[in-house]
Amino acid sequence: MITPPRILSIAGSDSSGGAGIQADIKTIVMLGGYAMTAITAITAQNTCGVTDVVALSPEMVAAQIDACVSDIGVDAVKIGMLGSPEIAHVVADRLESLDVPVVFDPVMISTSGSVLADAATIEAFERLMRIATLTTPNVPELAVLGGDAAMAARGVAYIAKGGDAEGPIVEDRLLRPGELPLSWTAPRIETRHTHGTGCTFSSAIATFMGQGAGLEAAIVSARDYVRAALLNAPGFGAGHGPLGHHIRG
Ligand SMILES: Nc1ncnc2c1ncn2[C@@H]1O[C@H](COP(=O)(O)OP(=O)(O)OP(=O)(O)O)[C@@H](O)[C@H]1O
Ligand SMILES: Cc1ncc(CO)c(N)n1
Repeated sequence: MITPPRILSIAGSDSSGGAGIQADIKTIVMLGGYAMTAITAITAQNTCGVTDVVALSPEMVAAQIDACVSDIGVDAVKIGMLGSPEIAHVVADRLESLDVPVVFDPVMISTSGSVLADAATIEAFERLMRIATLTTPNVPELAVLGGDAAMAARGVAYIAKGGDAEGPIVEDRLLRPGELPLSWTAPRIETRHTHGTGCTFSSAIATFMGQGAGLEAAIVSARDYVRAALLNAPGFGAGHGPLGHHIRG
C-alpha cells in the first residue's frame, strides 16, 4: 500500500455536500489522499443558497488543527471559508510554524451569491496570503483583493481563476513574484452545475502537492479533475448543482 498524503482542510461545512469541507473530503479521497478537517463554520445551504451560518470559536478551530498536527501529521493544507477574522488569525498563527504547502481559497461569496466573509475577515486574509504557497481567487475575489497590481505589490503567488469570466474559453492565470506568468485555457463547459468548483480545485492542488508534485504540475492535474467532475455532475438541485466527484479511475 502507498501511504496517502495527509491533507488538512480548514474550511466551512456545506450541508448540501457540494462545496466546503464536504467537497474537500470527496476530492482528497478520490485523488488518493487522507482527508482531515478543521471546521471553521457550519452553513445550512443547498444549490439555491445559504440559509444560515454559525462560525465556531477560534479556540475550537485551533484545537482541531492542533489535534491533527500533533498526532497524524500534515503533508499539505487547504484553507477555505474562515468564518470570522479571529478564526483567520488563529489559522495564520498555527500555519506560521508548519512547513508544508498551503493552498488558500479566499472564499467570499458562494456560487449562489451568499456572503461567506465579511469585510473584517477579508482584511485578515492579508496574513494568510503571505503564508500560502498559492492563493486561488476567482474573478470577484481578485477584484476585492485589489486586482493584479495589489497582488503583485504583496509579493504573493496566486492563480486568477476564470470560471466566472464571460466567453467560450476559461482561462486560469498563475502569477508568481519574479517569474513569468503562466496561463491555462480550456473550452468552457456549458453547465449551471458549478457549485464547489473552487473548493474542489484548491483541495485537489493541495492533494497533488502533498503527494510531492510541484505547483505547476499540481495545477494541471487539479484542472483535469475539476473538468472531469464538472462533466460528471449528477444534476441535483434547482440551482447551481454539485460536481460529480465520484469519478471512477
Ligand atoms: N464552466 C466551466 N468550464 C470549464 N472549467 C471551469 C468552469 N467553471 C469553472 N471552471 C474551472 O474550475 C476551476 C475553479 O474556478 P472558478 O472560477 O469556478 O472558482 P470559484 O468561482 O471560486 O468556484 P465556486 O465559488 O463555485 O466554488 C478553475 O480551474 C476554472 O477554470
Ligand atoms: C462552506 C462553503 N465554503 C465555500 C463555498 C464556496 O463555494 C461554499 N458555497 N460553502
